[in-house]
Amino acid sequence: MKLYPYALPLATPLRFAGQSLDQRHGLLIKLERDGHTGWGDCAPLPGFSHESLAQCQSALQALASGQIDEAALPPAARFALDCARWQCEGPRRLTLPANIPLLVGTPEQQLAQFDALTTPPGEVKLKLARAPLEQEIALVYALLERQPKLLLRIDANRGWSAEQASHFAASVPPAALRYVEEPCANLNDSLRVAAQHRLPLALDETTQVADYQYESLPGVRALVLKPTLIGSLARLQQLVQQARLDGVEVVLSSSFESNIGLTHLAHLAAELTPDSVPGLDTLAPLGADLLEANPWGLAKPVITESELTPL
Ligand SMILES: O=C(O)CCC(=O)c1ccccc1C(=O)O
Ligand SMILES: [Mg+2]
Repeated sequence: MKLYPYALPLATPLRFAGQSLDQRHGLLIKLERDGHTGWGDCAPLPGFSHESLAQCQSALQALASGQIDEAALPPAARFALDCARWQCEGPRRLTLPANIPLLVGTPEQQLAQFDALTTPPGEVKLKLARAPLEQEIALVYALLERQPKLLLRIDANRGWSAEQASHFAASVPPAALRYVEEPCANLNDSLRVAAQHRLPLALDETTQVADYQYESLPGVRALVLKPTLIGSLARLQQLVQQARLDGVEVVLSSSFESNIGLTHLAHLAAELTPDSVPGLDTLAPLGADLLEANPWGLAKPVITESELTPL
């Protein structure tokens, strides 16, 4: 196993969970087995992942020297290892999923991003609970005015109070909402608001606790799962199956991985959640591709293997 640390510049800093990142750091894992090469992307996301990149690095080194086994790896490292092993099973044809544009920033910026899209999407993801509520409701109406059939995946990242979530739900046309991810800090508030307004709920942060076990909850329409935060692909597959048996959609979602990790996520979505469109619109801010040009056709310089320094 070879490990290659990387740092990718971010054109605009990523702001979330009270952090501001201006570089995306990660580690590529390279495995060679039976004539196949497998790559994995280990990129814990500060503010979301519970582990640091340094912890991932020492755990992967301990694994390589036989001191620990894979079950002891932190999630981002396990995700990378499992993807590299999966790729070593042989090549797979990639079918790119439909793009769900991720709109971020102020309501004004989100509207400008929508207006700049070259192909009008059927569905977009909005990051809300960041600006005054009335402005966010106005954003929803501005988008629907432009495209009356638009479907919205709304992510509040637990930023609303129960009253705010309730007011939002009562103010926007229900038919426009695919789901609202994590409206309130308190899950019970989210569930109550969902029941009161028949608001389709999606869970993301709720699934990110280390010992998360699938639980059937009324009003939950979807689980948004981030493989980088979950780790083991077998565990991911188990969660997908449990949710599906319960009639809950699973939407795989990225965490600003490099093109290598994001490409694995596209393969995983095709394999594990073929009936659902994943949320993978996180590549644009990264300033370069690793190893090869990304399959989404976003033009970036490529950092080749020989330009990376192994540990
Ligand atoms: O899910 C998507 O469509 C894009 C990814 C995304 O929104 C996200 C990316 C990094 C960290 C957190 C989140 C989030 O869903 O809250
Ligand atoms: Mg989310």
